[in-house]
Amino acid sequence: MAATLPISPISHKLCRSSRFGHNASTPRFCSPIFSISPCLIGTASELRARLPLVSSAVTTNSILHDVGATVAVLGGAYALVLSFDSLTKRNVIPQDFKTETEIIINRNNNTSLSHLSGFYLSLSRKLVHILSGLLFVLSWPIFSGSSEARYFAAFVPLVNGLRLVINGLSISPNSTLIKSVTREGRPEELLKGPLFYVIALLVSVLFFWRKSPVGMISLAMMCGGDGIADIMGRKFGSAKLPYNPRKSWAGSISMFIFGFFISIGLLYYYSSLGYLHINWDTTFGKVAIVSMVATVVESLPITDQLDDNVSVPLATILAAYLSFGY
Ligand SMILES: C/C(=C\COP(=O)(O)O)CCC[C@H](C)CCC[C@H](C)CCCC(C)C
Ligand SMILES: Nc1ccn([C@@H]2O[C@H](COP(=O)(O)OP(=O)(O)O)[C@@H](O)[C@H]2O)c(=O)n1
Repeated sequence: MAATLPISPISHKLCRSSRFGHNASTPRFCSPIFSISPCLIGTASELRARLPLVSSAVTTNSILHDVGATVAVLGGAYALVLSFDSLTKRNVIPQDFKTETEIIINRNNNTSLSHLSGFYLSLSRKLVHILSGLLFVLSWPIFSGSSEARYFAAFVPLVNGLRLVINGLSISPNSTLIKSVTREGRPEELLKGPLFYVIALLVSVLFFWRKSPVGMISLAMMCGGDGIADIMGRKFGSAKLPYNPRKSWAGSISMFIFGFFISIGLLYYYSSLGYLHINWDTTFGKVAIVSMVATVVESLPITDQLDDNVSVPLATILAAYLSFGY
C-alpha cells in the first residue's frame, strides 16, 4: 500500500524519515493515517524489512508533491507580472493619483517608457513589489513536509532571478517583464532592485523557511513595508524627513505600521498552521522593534550606495534574529 503522503503540519504525529533515508535527524509531519497504515502493522523485524519500501514510497510522493507545488508557484509568478502588465495596458489600475508629468501613453505601440514618470507607472510596479514576495511567503505551506521541500520552493526565486538577469543583459528582452518591473523601462534596471529583491526571497527560503519568524518578517518589511512606503510617500509625503529630503514622514510611518501588521499576520498564519510556536506575550513587542529598525534603515539617505532591497532585509534579518533567536 502506498504510504500516505506526509501532510504538514495539520496532523499531529511526528515521524522520523526523510526522502533520502529513514533515520533523518529532522522530524517530519505525517498524516495520522500514515501511522496506522497496514504496512506499519507487524513485528519489529517485519517493520524494519518494510521500512525502505515505505520510505521510498513516501519519497516518491513528496517529490511529486513538491514538483507540483513548484510548477504552480512558478505559474503564479508569471501570471502576476503578466496580469499587471495587462491591467496597466487597459488602464484598469486607478489613475486617480497625480503623476509628476501628465502623459497619455499608448503602451501597445511600445511608446518609449523613458518619458514615463510619476505615480501612475510606479503604482503598478509597487503592487508587483508588494504582492510577489508576500504571495510567495503565503505559498510555502503548499510544499510538502519533507526537509528538502525548501529547495523546491527556492527554485521559484532562482528561476525568476535568472529571468531578470537574461532580460537585464538584453539577451532576450521580454517587454512585459521590463514594463511591469522597471521604473523607466530600461532593461538594465532589472539587475538592481528587482534582482536584489529576488535574492532576498531566496535567502529567506534557504536559511529561514517556515520554521523561523526571521525570513517571513524580513519579507514582510521589504515587500509590504517598503512597498507601501513608496505608495503612501509619493501620495501624501509632503512633510519630508529632516535628515533625508527624498523620504517623508508619511512614507516611513506607513512602512512601520503596514510592516508591523503584515509581519504579525504572517506569524499568526504560520503559527495557526503549526509551523511556528509563538509566545504572543512577547512577540508584539519584538515585531514592533524589528519594524522600527527596518523603517529607520529604509529612511536613511543611503539608497544611492545601498539598494533598499538589500538594506531593509539585511537590517530586518539581523534585528529579528537578535530578537527571536532562531
Ligand atoms: C518590482 C519588484 C522589485 C523592484 O523593487 P524596487 O526597485 O521597486 O524596490 C518585484 C520583482 C518581482 C519579480 C520579477 C518576480 C518575483 C516572483 C517571486 C519569486 C515568486 C512569486 C510567486 C507568487 C505566487 C506570485
Ligand atoms: N520612507 C519613504 C519611502 C519612499 N517615499 C517615496 O517613495 C519614493 C520612492 O521611494 P524609494 O526610492 O525608496 O523607492 P524604492 O527604492 O523602494 O523603489 C520616494 O522618492 C518618495 O517619494 C517616501 O516618501 N518615504
